[in-house]
Amino acid sequence: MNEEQYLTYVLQALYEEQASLNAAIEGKHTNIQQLQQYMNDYKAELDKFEVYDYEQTMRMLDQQGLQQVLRREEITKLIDSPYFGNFDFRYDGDDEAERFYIGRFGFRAPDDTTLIYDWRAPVCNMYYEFECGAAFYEAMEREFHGELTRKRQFKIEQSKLQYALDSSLTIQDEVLQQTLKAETSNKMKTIVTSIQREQNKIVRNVSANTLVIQGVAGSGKTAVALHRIAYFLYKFRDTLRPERIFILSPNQVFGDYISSVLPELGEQPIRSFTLDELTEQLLPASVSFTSFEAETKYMLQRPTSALTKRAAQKSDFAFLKTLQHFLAELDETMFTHEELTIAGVAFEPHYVQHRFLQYRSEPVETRLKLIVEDIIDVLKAKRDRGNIPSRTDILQRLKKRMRYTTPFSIYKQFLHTFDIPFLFKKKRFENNDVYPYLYVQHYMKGIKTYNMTQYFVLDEMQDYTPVQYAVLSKVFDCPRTIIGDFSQALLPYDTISKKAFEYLFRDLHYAELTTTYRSSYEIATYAKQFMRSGELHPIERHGKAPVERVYTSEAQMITFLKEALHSTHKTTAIICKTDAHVIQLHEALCDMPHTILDGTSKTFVHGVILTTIQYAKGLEFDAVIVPFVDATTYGSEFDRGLLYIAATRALHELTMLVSAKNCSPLLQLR
Ligand SMILES: Nc1ncnc2c1ncn2[C@@H]1O[C@H](COP(=O)(O)OP(=O)(O)OP(=O)(O)O)[C@@H](O)[C@H]1O
Repeated sequence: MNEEQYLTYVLQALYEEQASLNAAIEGKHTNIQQLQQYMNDYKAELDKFEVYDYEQTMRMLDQQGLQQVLRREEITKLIDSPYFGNFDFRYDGDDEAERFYIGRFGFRAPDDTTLIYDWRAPVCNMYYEFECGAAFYEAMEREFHGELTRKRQFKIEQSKLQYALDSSLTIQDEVLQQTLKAETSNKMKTIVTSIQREQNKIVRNVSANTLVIQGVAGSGKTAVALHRIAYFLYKFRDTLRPERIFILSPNQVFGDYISSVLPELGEQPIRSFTLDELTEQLLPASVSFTSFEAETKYMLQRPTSALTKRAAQKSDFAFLKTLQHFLAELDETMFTHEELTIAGVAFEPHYVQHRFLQYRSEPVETRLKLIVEDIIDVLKAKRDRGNIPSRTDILQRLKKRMRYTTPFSIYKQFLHTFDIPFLFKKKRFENNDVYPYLYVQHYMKGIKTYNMTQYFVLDEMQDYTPVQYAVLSKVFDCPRTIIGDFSQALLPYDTISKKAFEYLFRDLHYAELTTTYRSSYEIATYAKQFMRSGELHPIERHGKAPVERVYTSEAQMITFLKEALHSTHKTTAIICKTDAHVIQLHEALCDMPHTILDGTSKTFVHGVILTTIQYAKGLEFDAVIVPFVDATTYGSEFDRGLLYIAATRALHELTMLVSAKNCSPLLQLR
């Protein structure tokens, strides 16, 4: 069968499957309606067991119907584009190669032959992993070796074969180039057709309990993390539930932007949460806190403020270690050296302290309860001592011997000892105190844990501190994927580092992605100058060179800005550093349609978008304009990182509006 014939054959089978699903769904619908009618008609005659029975049947039919509706959606998508590649693999010992077609979902003919393999199937790993030649795959805990004799890529749209390309190399070039050339859409797209080898390794790595992916801007970290979820949902479909996956993402717009990838891959959407939403669940209801988002915004605009200095102190790796050391020492000195006499029995200070240390793996409050039980056992053994006091009484007596009885008092003392200011007014924490406090709370009382969560994903890892990770590691004690880029730090101080990660997660796997796919070669090469460290390899997709337009007055900058806005792209973002600049430009552009993207935005829209770096993070735009590039706005090494974030949001065009008089030291003007 040639390719055209095979396509016709597969499409025919798909249409038949669609028709049979239509009939089955219709049948279920009629059944449910009939049952409902029957129950209404005979309401008075049915006893409660019969009603229960009918309701159960209806629920079951409904469930089955839903599965069939979901499958029909997949089949409809397959009819549009059944597969995107195939490969011939000759098993060792066989004379002839077998052909495997690979698509977004698997599909079997009624006679059970597999017409399309799901991209996540073990055999399909070879499509992403190997060039023509010796190859193997693993399935059912065995390795199958042989030779990959041919690899072919297809573009099929609206059931029509657009092209077929044989590739002896990796899944590179043509298909990838075509994908990357496209304009942005308001939702992130899947990359199944062109996942690259180094990305595929990460998607399919199931051995890592905690996987940290450090990847340069545009290297596909977010896409890879989402495809990894889809892979896990496929591989562990009997045990892993989508509603038990927790994604921590920087903001709601980003959550909206990535929300369609999993449904496109046939999986249920997974809601993502922001740190502020999570924090609300972790802190006691009696206290409030400044949001992470608001505090980040404040510090970005005032990098030398007292608040930033306080936050910087607590974001240091050394701060976490000092706090841990403080708590470890507290374990040794928690009780005063006074004897405790209960019901006439004297308990030496050493006895209580010793027990306290023995139960070290538990929070203090649990340890106290265990000591109370020990004391009761001792008292019971001495039967002649009369009545034994209640547990509450003994607990109170124990607490009187303690130096600290609340996490708050410990945290306050800790900061005081190390001469770190603590601002806690009207029961409100500054955000930089929240996670150190929660760490102490965990020591003292324990912390809410998400036991039901089976999988944890965190994006923009570089924006979180070691203390935050120390708490998160306790809250989400399950496999984790943590992704980010140390060069894209938003906060004006050091946060997490590879060293700190290794200290925090002992079972850590660390992967790096250094090829950037988003931006054209010219933009990526230009943006590299703002990278703080490490390698960046642009993909060979050529486009317009970035433009630096030098202005001598703000009025001229606005004129240049308006000129740059006359492009025909779907999305153009004006990315500022501060809110004040956004407001200024919003007024200046009152005669031009544009949308402000900020903390209140819920969705990602097309057109001209006016925003700050804080909210542009993680997103991408066809064209990007960075205004106010002057020494005041972009003067420090941290600002270099901000320019890197801003510049790497661009796919096809980048314009920097650069001050001539107050020249930023971060630019080498040409
Ligand atoms: N293998 C690939 N095939 C096609 N497109 C890809 C591939 N890998 C990445 N991309 C595209 O590159 C762009 C960047 O991907 P993504 O947003 O996941 O990168 P990122 O590393 O999370 O970026 P950043 O850190 O800058 O936010 C997206 O448009 C994505 O679709």
